Amino acid sequence: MLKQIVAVAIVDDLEAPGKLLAARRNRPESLAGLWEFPGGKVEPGESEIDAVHRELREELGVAIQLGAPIPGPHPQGWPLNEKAAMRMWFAQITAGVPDTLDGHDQLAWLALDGSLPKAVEWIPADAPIVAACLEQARASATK
Ligand SMILES: Nc1nc2c([nH]c(=O)n2[C@H]2C[C@H](O)[C@@H](COP(=O)(O)OP(=O)(O)OP(=O)(O)O)O2)c(=O)[nH]1
Repeated sequence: MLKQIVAVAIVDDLEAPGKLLAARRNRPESLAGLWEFPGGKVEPGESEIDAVHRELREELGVAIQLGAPIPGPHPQGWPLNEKAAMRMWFAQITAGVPDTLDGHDQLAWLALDGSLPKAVEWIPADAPIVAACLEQARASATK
């Protein structure tokens, strides 16, 4: 069992995604300055869905609505390292204005287009997830 992380690709509009909210980590030293999808660890006894809502409330001060999952290649989602895997969903903010309350020092709305992979310095493990977000957003736009 890998440690379960949950996170979201927050878009401006689940029906017509044009922008994605990325967050720059402020810790630990090894990851500080790199950009990621906001989220965090599932606590013992907590459901993944409860955890993702809690993390977004704690980290950015927002309430979210979850959209489609972004399935990864592993039963637990996207492998991050030898110890952890991350489950991902698209999401949209339903209340609050995102702020760097805990864990981040900068937020950015990035264009959800071919520029996304290089728009910021993503955590290296996130590269395939960034690509999947783009692909899934494009596919939903053509439906
Ligand atoms: N949230 C998030 N974590 C990621 C991403 N990519 C990636 O490798 N990780 C790693 C970094 C961390 O080792 C782990 C997530 O842990 P975390 O530190 O965000 O979790 P947390 O908020 O519960 O932790 P804490 O600092 O409050 O103890 O997953 C990503 O895109 N988003």
